Amino acid sequence: MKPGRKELMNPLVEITGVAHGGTCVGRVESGKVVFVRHTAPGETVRVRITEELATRAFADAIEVVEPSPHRTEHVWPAAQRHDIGGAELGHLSIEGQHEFKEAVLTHTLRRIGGADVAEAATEVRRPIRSAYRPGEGSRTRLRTITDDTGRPAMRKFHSNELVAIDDMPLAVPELADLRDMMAPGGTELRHVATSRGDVHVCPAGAEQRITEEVRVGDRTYSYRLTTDRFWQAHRAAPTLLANQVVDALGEVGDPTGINVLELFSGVGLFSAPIADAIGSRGALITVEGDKAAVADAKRNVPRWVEVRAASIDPRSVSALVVERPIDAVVLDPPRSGAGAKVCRILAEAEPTAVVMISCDPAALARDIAVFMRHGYRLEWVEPFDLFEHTHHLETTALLTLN
Ligand SMILES: C[S@@+](CC[C@H](N)C(=O)[O-])C[C@H]1O[C@@H](n2cnc3c(N)ncnc32)[C@H](O)[C@@H]1O
Repeated sequence: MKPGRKELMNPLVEITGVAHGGTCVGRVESGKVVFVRHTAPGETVRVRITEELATRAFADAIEVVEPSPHRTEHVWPAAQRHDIGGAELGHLSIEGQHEFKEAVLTHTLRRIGGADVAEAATEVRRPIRSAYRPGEGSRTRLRTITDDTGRPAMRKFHSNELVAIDDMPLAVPELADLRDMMAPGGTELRHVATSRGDVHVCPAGAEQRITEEVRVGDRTYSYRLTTDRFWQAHRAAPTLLANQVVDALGEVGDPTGINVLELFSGVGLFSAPIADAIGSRGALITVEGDKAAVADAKRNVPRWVEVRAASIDPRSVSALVVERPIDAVVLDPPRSGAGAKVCRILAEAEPTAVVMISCDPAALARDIAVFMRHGYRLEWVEPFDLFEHTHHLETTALLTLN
């Protein structure tokens, strides 16, 4: 029997795996691969094809025929209803999201890092760590833009169309209610909730000074910054990641007195506790490209730390590594990663330890591969779920050289 028009336009797809960006993979009857949004591995869904290329197609699930055991009511119904980007996994339980992200990490370490990285990672992979509190959002930073009526709004997926939002369940309770907020149309708003309980909503650029407090080991660190500066957006992230970095340095040996190079250091979240761990007999050079963040970092770290404003690229890193021997490198780059060339230059300087924090598994896999090709051993890879209900994944790793 010939398939009817509905089956052709909206075919049934068995979902067999995960892909990047919160999409899943299946095949349509012709065998063509299709990347499907709003679904999960193991599901059978009817899809609407949104784009068809010669070798692959893209689609949205519009009907769930066989649901995943992880499927649940969407955490942010308005996002599902209006297709607002940023909650791509909100239809899955938190366990289902973790399975999804672990599968993406495994797949990416092999596809991008290659067999050596994948094999090493299989042996030393730690399970995903989460600070999820059921029923409560965790984001302390939001960005909205007001629509023509002056209401805070967000953009539809892959579109400039704005959708006014009343509530944002992914945000911490202090930021979740947006109903009474108004500003002139087209205003970009920053919504910030600090660890001390202060809430700031202000236009981008109208920076307000804030203080964040972070517990690392048995000390509480205070950081001065502004509402526009980069700060880890999950309520638990600053503490989890800063402790992870300091613990990693301690795992390689007594950190007292060592020389550390920290690249992509922001306002100094890791720098202050690293400085404490190595003490003033050690040396810490931090490098960050955002000059305003560097100005804040200078206030957030002890005076003996060398806080530098510079663009991190192969040329600047080549100049840095010849200044003095480096015992350990800490890297927390943006989504694009540190880059193969920068990693090669760092590996050739032969620091004993490399601590990586990465928000993109593909960039992480590529950067790890460079160090491993230079004789580094992967001690562990530990993912953190610091972006619940989205496809984003933070991953940390320690590499050492004997
Ligand atoms: C993921 S953030 C990490 C900041 C800090 N480690 C933290 O956790 O708060 C990455 C930082 O790298 C900086 N950055 C991005 N690309 C850069 C480049 N090419 N050169 C220097 N800094 C850069 C950004 O300004 C940002 O502060």
